[in-house]
Amino acid sequence: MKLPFYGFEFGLTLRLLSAVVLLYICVRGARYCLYVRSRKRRGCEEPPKYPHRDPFLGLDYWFEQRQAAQESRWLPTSKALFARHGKTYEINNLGQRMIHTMDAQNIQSVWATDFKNWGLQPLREGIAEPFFGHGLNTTDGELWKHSRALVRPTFKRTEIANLEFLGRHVDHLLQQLPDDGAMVDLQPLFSRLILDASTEFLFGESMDSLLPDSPQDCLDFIRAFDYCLYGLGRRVRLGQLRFLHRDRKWLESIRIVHNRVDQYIDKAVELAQDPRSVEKTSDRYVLINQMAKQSQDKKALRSEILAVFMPGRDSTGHALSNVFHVLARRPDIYQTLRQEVLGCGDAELSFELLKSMKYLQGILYEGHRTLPTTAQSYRMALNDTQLPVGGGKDGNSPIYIRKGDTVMASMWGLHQDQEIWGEDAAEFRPERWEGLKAIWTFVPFLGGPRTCPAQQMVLTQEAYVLARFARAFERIESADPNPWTEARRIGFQSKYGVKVEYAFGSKIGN
Ligand code: HEM
Repeated sequence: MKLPFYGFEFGLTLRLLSAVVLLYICVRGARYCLYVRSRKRRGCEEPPKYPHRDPFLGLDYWFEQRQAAQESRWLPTSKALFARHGKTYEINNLGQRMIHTMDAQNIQSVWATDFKNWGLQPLREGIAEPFFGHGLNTTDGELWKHSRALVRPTFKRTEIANLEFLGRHVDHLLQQLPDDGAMVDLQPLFSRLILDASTEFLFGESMDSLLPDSPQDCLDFIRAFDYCLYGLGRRVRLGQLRFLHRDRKWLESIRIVHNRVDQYIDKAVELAQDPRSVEKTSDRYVLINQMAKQSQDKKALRSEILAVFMPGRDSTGHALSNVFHVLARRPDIYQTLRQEVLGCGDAELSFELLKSMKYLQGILYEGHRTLPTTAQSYRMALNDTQLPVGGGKDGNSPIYIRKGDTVMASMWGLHQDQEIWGEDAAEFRPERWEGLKAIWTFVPFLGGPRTCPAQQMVLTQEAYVLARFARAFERIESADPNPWTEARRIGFQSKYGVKVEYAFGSKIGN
């Protein structure tokens, strides 16, 4: 005889549920009307929309992207989507509006002219917090300004020009190569090179992972760090669904990395508290020591240092690997590079000399343009605002943006745009850079106030390594039939490594 009771409860639940659904529809409806009114008032038009099969969460798009990434075809898929829907189009990203754009005007607007209306904190803090905490790459506004001011002096011209320390690590790399020119994979070696150089640059102490007796805890650290990045990549892709990411190994890897970094921080704080430290640290700028002078909050220091170490550890190594992947398959380009470098005799490879090597610089730019380490970036609107173009039938009208909408800027799309780069946009052609100035059409480091602070350092280090190789090797040839295929972590690198054979010209040169 309890049925009526159950019946009463069921009826009430049903009515409550209907009320909630009705309220939801009303709120959505009112929001939409407001959106249309504001859009018209601003003279904005709608961008083309991705034709979702799932109109509520856009899960169809999400699964297609996941599959493309798993099958190493995320980059061509992204290019094909722009070709189909236009340079700017809208998707439903798990219930939220997201605009994809490869249009230089829109990218410049979000990253520079309309900078104050866009941020990354709401996008990153939940995803990256367990690893980074609150630092340079997870905050906006005043917190970000403070962090940026802390790292700025690290990338001063005088620091960048100091290539002597990089030279030592390149020596270590060259010593790892078999004397008979037998096949070797350069990709992990470049990764270690940059790890060794960046740990010296940031912590004042290199991990020396390229030395034969590199300690085991250093290798554990590299493995753990790489797993942290892998986990971060998964969380980025999961977006709102990141609560599904439950991985003990990831948490353990974070612990290993934090422990190691904390050891450097402890030393730096001790040094900062030592009144004689000025003499000890004056010979060169070490980021962690400088930061410890300004703050001794160890958790905050860890966040800041990881924010610089993460891109510092990985991206330049990827960029070098990508360029060498091409050079090993293009003897014509390698020989022209070698002529330019050998043409400078055995002069010291200084910042100025490297900058003056125009063909070499063209190779670096083509590397960043055609084989991206960073292909795209995201921002969320912090206020209602607009994008300058992409709306309406002809794509020339502005697009109205509501607070909370997200933009994905595709630097890869922009760098492959035939309207900008010509019909041979996909080709690796260093000569195209002769006399070319590409402002906001070539943005591997993006631009505006949050542009990559390490841009000059990256290009200088890459140039130095290229010149050292050109001096040392008469030829470098691919020992791998695979074309460049993307392997995606936070950035992109070659899935099959960079396996080469080579012939020493002379092993000397600096
Ligand atoms: C191939 C090498 C690199 C590329 C292509 C690259 C690219 C970028 C890009 C596109 C951004 C802007 C991201 C955004 O606005 O969403 C950025 C930011 C940043 N990069 Fe790099 N980067 C590279 C290497 C490095 C290195 C070696 C370091 C440090 C040693 C570094 C440190 C940073 C930092 C700290 C930021 C955040 C700046 C801020 O939010 O104010 N990057 N990088």
